[in-house]
Amino acid sequence: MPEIIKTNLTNGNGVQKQRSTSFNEEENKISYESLQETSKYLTDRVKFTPKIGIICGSGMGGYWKAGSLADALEDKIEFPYEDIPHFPRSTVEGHVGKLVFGHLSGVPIVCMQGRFHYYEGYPLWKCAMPVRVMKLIGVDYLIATNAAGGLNPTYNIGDIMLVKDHINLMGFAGNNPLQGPNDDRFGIRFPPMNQAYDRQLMKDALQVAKDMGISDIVHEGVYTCLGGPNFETVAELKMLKMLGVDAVGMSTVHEVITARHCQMTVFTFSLITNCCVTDYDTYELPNHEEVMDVGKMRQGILKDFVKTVVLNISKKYVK
Ligand SMILES: O=P(O)(O)O[C@H]1O[C@H](CO)[C@@H](O)[C@H]1O
Ligand code: HPA
Repeated sequence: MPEIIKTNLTNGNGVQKQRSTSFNEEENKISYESLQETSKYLTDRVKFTPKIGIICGSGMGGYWKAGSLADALEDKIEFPYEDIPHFPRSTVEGHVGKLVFGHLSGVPIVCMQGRFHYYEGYPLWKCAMPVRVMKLIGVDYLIATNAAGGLNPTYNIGDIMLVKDHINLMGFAGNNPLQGPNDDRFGIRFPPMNQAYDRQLMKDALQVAKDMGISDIVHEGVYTCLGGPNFETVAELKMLKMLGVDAVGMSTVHEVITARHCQMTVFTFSLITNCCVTDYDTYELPNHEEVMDVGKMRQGILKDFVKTVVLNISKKYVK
């Protein structure tokens, strides 16, 4: 039996939260059957089947407030993560910690208000396990959003970067959500990743941006995920720039790998919440408050953008 320890965590505001973790997380890996229990708990309580799942990035999960995406959700059914069997807990400020089912412009969706990050102490497979739960519920299309630092010098704070590819740096170091025995019921042992981000959904989203008159703030770029929780050094950022990274964050890549493993179609975008500092004479310090403020500032545009992308997926692709 793995030894269980109690850990004190802070949510970024100095508020202490307690969570149990296991020393041997691999042994503790959640089985297909356990995830079926999780999905059954949810489907027993929700009378519609969402085909589209959304993961809200930092500061973007404030969608429950007036004028927000969650505000636009109808027939909402909310599940705090602590009530869902086998689900991890959110510990980061700006990540509410609820799974919300509802209709967006009449389209049934499920939305994660709060995701799990490696730096919270969860292994990558656990950070990404809600994606598998979504799959078991019936979700075929994943819209993963995140807050990220802009490395591309043409990006401004508040811009949107459609993710066309990623560099799995944590994977380079041997850390991957698919590590361990492969369960073929989810997907194959060696999934390809060269079509990770659906080209057609990206083209459609560019058209949505054009129709909304926001093409000037929308880009296509390459995202990378670092382990965090510290922001990057100048030397690290210079290296990432040389590698061809346009935006850097601490999430999403493991979710996308897990989603592609189980044949979900993926659309991802980053909200550029800060411009990465790549010289030693700039004294601005990146911080999580700014990240959340920009999320809030862009809430209205993101709501309209996501609503239209969802409607488009539903009309054009969902069977
Ligand atoms: O990727 P999301 O969850 O949007 O959050 C981003 O913002 C936080 C840093 O401010 C980090 O967690 C980073 O990954
Ligand atoms: N670096 C890493 N993660 C982030 C950043 C950043 O600059 N901004 C938001 N999330």
